Amino acid sequence: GVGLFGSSLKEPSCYVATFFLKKGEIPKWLQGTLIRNGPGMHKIGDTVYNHWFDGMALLHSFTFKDGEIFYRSKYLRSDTYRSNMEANRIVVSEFGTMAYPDPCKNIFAKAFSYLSHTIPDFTDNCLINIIRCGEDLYASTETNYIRKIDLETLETNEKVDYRKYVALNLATSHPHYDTNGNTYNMGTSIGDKGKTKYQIIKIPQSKPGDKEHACFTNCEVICSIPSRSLLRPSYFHSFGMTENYIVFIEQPFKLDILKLATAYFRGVNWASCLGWYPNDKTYIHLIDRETKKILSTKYYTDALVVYHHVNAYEEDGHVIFDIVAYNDNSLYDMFYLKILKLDDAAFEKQGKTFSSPSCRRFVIPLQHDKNVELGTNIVTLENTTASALKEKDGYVYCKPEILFEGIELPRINYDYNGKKYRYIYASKVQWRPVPTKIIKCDILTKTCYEWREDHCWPAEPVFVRAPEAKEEDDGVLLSSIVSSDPKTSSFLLVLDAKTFKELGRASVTADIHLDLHGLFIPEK
Ligand SMILES: CC1=C(/C=C/C(C)=C/C=C/C(C)=C/C=O)C(C)(C)CCC1
Ligand SMILES: [Fe+2]
Repeated sequence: GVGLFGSSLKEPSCYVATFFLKKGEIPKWLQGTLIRNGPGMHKIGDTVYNHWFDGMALLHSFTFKDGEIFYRSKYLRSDTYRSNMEANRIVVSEFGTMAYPDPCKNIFAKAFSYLSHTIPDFTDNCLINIIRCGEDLYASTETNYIRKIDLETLETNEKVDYRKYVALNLATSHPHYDTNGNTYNMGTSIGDKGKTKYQIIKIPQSKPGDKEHACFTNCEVICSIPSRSLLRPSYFHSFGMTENYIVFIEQPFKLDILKLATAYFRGVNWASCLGWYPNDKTYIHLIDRETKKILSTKYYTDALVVYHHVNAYEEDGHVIFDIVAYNDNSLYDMFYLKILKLDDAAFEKQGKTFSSPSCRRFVIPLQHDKNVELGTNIVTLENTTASALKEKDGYVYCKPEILFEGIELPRINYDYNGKKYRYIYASKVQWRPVPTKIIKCDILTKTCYEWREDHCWPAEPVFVRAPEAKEEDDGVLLSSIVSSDPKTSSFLLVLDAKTFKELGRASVTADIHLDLHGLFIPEK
């Protein structure tokens, strides 16, 4: 079975299947492919990864064609995957597992292999998401590597190293897209010319006839934000983008570069290089996309940890952004396999508490009267309890409005990205990392629709707009559902995004793994 921990097949084969059981009606207009990514193999030979984010990337796709659905899955043939398979054990370090090459024969070889790891070369096991650059698709993680993939066959193509084109050692798996086909991403450049900075890049859409990788050679840094600290840049997993601004949250969850450089010989994993500083502030940076400058007002909030931005937009002189945030950094600890494997009783007993996510709205006033008294709330928007208190020396203390509790893996109708919007689609989580429900949250009425079924673990729901959509929620929501009951098979669920009623489902004979993120690519 694949399920949560993945299979331990030595050389898994490409799995192609048509669905064997269809129920209900899958709309005829739904033509295209939902392609998703996530960790699918946590054991290689006799070696086992420690953390769920370490698993070998397993791509899978659901193709909708004239009422038929085809399923396909294939491990990403990364360099990491190939090396591991050849050695029949884990030989490349991942987020939560440090791997050591063959025991060194002599002291010189040992010193040499240690040195070569001083500046770590990270993994190309791109397990987090699928990103689109023009017509091309890439599997992505958070290192400097992405891997081009083939939408139809799920085959793995060339490896792209961001460092060849721009100064970036890490980059997010959650880029943004504009309506002209450009892709925007953000990453961290470590110690380049003695400075550590966050960089926002624009990857222009490749044009027909362009040379290979033209979009990367034409890639441009649109803004560079100096890190507050040379050796401790903040960690971040995504960012927000409105029509005129980029929203970047510099949180007190930081990557320690010295720890990173020495992790290998200290025998600790990359994850242990992330530090949480609960007494520090969280800085909110707004970058003007036109002038490429950071706004000079020092917006900040209390210490928090955010992975996923939901959406951001402008309204009446304010930037509004919604994020899924935590009160501490415990989330990544929750995904150690030894924690995931605990049953409910054991989980409760193990003593460690995990912070639960909440969807928080921040409202940032772009301008305010210089004469306003210190301590005044300068948010002038109605219908929000989010506030922004003016303080001395150009500081503004922002307090969020809690929109919804216990949601993660948020998605929206992406046509509304950067615009005023109303609906969030997400997974509902309750003190265990495995989601049990899909939820639609209405920001306007503060009400929610939920879908759940016994023994069902739903993946991140993906919204697909209907062809003649008039309203934001005119479309369907797709989610692959992993069954935790061995007697029933996994299936793809199609919900009407407006009513949250089930339109149809299609069971697959293959084991489906619980994944992370994906994209719907409409048929051309
Ligand atoms: C390998 C590696 C990293 C990998 C991070 C990963 C794989 C994060 C996954 C996060 C997910 C899946 C979050 C979901 O909300 C770091 C720490 C960036 C830097 C050091 C090398
Ligand atoms: Fe993510």
